[in-house]
Amino acid sequence: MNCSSLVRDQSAKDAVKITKDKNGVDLVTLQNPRGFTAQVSLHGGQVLSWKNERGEELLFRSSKANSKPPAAVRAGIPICFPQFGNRGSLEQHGFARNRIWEIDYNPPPLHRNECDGKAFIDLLLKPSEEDMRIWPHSFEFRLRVLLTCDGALKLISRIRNIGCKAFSFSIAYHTYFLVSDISEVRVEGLETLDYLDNLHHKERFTEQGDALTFETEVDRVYVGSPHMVGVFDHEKRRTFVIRKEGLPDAVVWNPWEKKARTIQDMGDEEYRQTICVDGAAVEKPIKLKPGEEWTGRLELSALPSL
Ligand SMILES: O=P(O)(O)OC[C@H]1O[C@@H](O)[C@H](O)[C@@H](O)[C@@H]1O
Repeated sequence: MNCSSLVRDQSAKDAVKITKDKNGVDLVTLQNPRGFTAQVSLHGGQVLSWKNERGEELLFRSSKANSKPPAAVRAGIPICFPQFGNRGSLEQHGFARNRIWEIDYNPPPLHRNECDGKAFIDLLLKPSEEDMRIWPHSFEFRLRVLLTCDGALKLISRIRNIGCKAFSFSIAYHTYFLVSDISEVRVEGLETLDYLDNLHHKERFTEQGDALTFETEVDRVYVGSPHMVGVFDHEKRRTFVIRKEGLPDAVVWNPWEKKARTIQDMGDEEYRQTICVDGAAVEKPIKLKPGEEWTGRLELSALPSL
């Protein structure tokens, strides 16, 4: 199969279906031969859903999520780009999650064979004139979303500087995992690392002790984190494995009770059902000279745990 384009044979049509959501925005449904599915909206280039072969949802969606553009949807995997949080002059988490992306029917080939079946879609974001006024940099952001044969969800981002001056950006895959109850969750792989605490003026601390567990609001950027991080959900007996490349940091966020009440598009108790663990590049923004391209990969698997 030719990886560089969306092949329109019958099996590819079964693996990739494009419909419209209630706001008239294209919604892409991917399905692998084992029955795993993923839904990707062109609004934000955002993965909204990822289900296993039993049809169980693996990503959180707020019951109050507002899917009307341009608001970002509180669900799945919004992409924070070119800014993370309020670390810059742009709107919170940058504009990419608020824009309508397009389907890229003829992307340049990826260096590695990154098809692994036919359940994938290539999206593209280019800055509008309005974007250029607030962030004057010419770029192409290509995103491949792929469901592997064994049901892992891969997001491969390629960001190219097509302008004539260098620019820097931050990026985070703001992944809302669906969990049984936050008090049952443990995150492993970040022990002993330094983190920047957004709740303490981004001050630097060092993680002590064992795996992370949760009993209050957490909003941290773990710097220089390993390629693999695990999110263990004891009650569901499920482990999410996050593998990342080109994304040195890991953001961990849960608003907890008090903050959740101030978030309009989140139910008061819904903080219990989610934990955000993002593969990210935040502490040291990525610099691209004219003509340069950056690639970042995130792979999520959901495994049964003992
Ligand atoms: O409500 P938003 O804009 O989607 O952001 C949610 C949270 O995203 C996290 O990644 C940030 O660290 C938090 O500070 C922020 O509150």
